[in-house]
Amino acid sequence: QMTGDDTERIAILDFGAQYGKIIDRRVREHRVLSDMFPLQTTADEIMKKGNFKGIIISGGPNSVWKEGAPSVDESIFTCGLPVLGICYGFQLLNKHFGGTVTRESLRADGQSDVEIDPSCPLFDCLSTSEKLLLTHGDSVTDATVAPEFKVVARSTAHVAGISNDERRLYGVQFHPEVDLSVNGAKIFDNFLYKVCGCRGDYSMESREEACIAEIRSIVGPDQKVLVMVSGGVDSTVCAALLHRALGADRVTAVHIDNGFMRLHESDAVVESLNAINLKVHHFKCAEQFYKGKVNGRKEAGITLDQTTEPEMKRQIIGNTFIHVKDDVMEELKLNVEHYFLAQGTLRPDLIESASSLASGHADTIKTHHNDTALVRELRAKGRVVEPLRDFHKDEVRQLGRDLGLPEEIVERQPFPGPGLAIRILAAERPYMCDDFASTQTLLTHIVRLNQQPKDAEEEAARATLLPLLHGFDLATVIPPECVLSATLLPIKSVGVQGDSRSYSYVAAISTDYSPIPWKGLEKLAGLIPTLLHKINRVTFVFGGAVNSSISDLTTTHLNAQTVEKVQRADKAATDTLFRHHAEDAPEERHLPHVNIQQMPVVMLPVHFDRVNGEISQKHSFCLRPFMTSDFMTGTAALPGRDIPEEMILKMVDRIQKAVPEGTSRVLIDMTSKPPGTTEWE
Ligand SMILES: Nc1ncnc2c1ncn2[C@@H]1O[C@H](COP(=O)(O)OP(=O)(O)OP(=O)(O)O)[C@@H](O)[C@H]1O
Ligand SMILES: O=c1[nH]c(=O)c2[nH+]cn([C@@H]3O[C@H](COP(=O)(O)O)[C@@H](O)[C@H]3O)c2[nH]1
Ligand SMILES: NC(=O)CC[C@H](N)C(=O)O
Ligand SMILES: [Mg+2]
Repeated sequence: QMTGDDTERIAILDFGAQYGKIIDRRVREHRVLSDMFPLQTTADEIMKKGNFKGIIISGGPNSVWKEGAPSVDESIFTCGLPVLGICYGFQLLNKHFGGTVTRESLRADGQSDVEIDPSCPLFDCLSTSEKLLLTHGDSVTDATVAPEFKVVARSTAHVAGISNDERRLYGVQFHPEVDLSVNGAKIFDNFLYKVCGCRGDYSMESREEACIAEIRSIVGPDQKVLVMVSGGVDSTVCAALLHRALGADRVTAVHIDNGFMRLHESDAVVESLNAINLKVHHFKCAEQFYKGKVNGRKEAGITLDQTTEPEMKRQIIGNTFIHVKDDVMEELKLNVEHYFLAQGTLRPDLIESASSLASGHADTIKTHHNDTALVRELRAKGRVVEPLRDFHKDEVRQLGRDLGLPEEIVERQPFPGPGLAIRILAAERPYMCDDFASTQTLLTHIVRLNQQPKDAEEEAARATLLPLLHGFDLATVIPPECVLSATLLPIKSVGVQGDSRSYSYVAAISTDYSPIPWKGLEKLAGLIPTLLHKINRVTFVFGGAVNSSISDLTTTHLNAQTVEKVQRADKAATDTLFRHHAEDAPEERHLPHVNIQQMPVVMLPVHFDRVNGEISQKHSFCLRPFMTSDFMTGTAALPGRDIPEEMILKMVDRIQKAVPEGTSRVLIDMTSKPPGTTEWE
């Protein structure tokens, strides 16, 4: 990478952001080369390595006000190069120049309207209000901006941008690098060309050629690869690249049915890959996965079908993949010495798993099955080939098209390696901390803000909440006739907030009112996690108001019975999305596809509407129609706007029919990423 030539470059100081590698991608897309450096690198060290024109400081999971929080070397701010601090980087800049950063009662996670000052060179050609992504719990306010800095952007409650034009120092609280920041690319363009004075002399080499060259350089002429294929885009593109680089004779492809695939999925996958001349060996290993264990932890004796903890599930599944791979090699009589393991690992997999390949300081959001301890061991031995590890999903699809793969494979929706295992929330006991009751009470007050207060308690709650809403009136989006109920569910789901993992309560809103006020619910889904920091996901429950609270759960484990149940629900909903459902009329099948990038169907151990004393036995299912381009950020698809409401209602009905014996209610997830993630675990 470091060539010492005079190609202009941007240095990125990596503080462990989820989006650090997206910053690097955006800079390259603007024809400027970028290099990532560890956070404490000095200006001298950077400048010795090439013709650097500017420095970008990334976000990160830490808080600058905490003792021992990571910081930059002072020289970064005094060396004369322009600096753009993003999120944590902005907070560092503000603190360094004498401002302060504090934890405020309002956090922000999601796309927001940010008021900006277009006279700032960073914001040239933008409007005075832009939709940008915020995700932070620590904030700067007017009173805490560093002297000598001007406020150039504001979100509802906080300062969102500061500048010192003379020193060419800029800080933004939002993330211009992600898709949910609508004109974010323009901000990079301004920083690179208007602030740093770049010329744009870098051009992206053909990524296909680079991948092929890399594969050939790792896999010597007398060596071969075993490639793991799931039927998804990434592994199919990976296998196609390997064929091109090494020839079919040196590539053995294996598909593993881990017991958590969709209904009949594995057979369909193998058939479709054989149809494009990718010969695949098919292994059925469900039992081995159900009984898999995690190595080297205190819970070492616990099998997958006994665990309820998402990270444990992920570790066990990932490690079992590697054990199964060893068995497969024995069975196929492949000599381990001559074989490399190839996987379709992408950037987000490594970022979310906090792999050192992606960043040195990121928080583990979720360990992807292809980046567990055993995989890391193999990588350290140099035995793994992952040509797509610097790609995002949209880039893989493009490469797949360049390689001539059929559109139905290139456009296939992703399905996670651990599959339905992370869509069944296993449970033994309800999750109810000391804050459960108070969170439930506040939640109810929030969803009732469109009503007149009924008593002194509601009056008092309103008085505390209203100032935090900065003039927003819920009654403008939810009519006062519509009375909402809100139930705090005693379960946890994984989220990503301020670059950290969260694992918190889920809120469930319901009503007897019709029509369902979707836009208002979307607003509430954005609002609730900013006020109630222990809630990272907001859902709506179909079927009328939920009137009693949920204090116990349906005991649930990963096994053939639960998998079979979620398979039926998943098929009912997915077939409806793709208009393949047996009940769909022929004319409906020709309607255009709905633009949804993924729709997990999640099984919850929650049984609503029980009569007194009845034991909890049923499950509920949550639809998660999701819109994104690179899966690092995204939004929930809103019925009536992004997906036809009647299609969703059909899914609800069909799930109830597909699992008649065990469905309590069907829900829809209204949470964006952040604060939620696409999958629940
Ligand atoms: N059932 C499986 N059998 C064999 N390999 C698998 C299986 N599931 C996942 N893998 C391996 O793990 C990698 C990562 O999985 P991931 O789901 O991210 O990618 P994918 O399945 O290829 O594409 P997509 O994201 O579109 O589903 C795959 O590329 C593949 O190498
Ligand atoms: O191969 C995978 N192995 C995994 O362990 C895994 N976990 C999540 N995903 C998929 O990654 C994308 C982003 O997911 P999240 O928003 O839930 O983090 C979504 O497309 C998820 O389905 C996985 N894929
Ligand atoms: N994304 C970030 O950089 C977040 C910074 C800090 N952890 C916060 O929550 O404010
Ligand atoms: Mg997959």
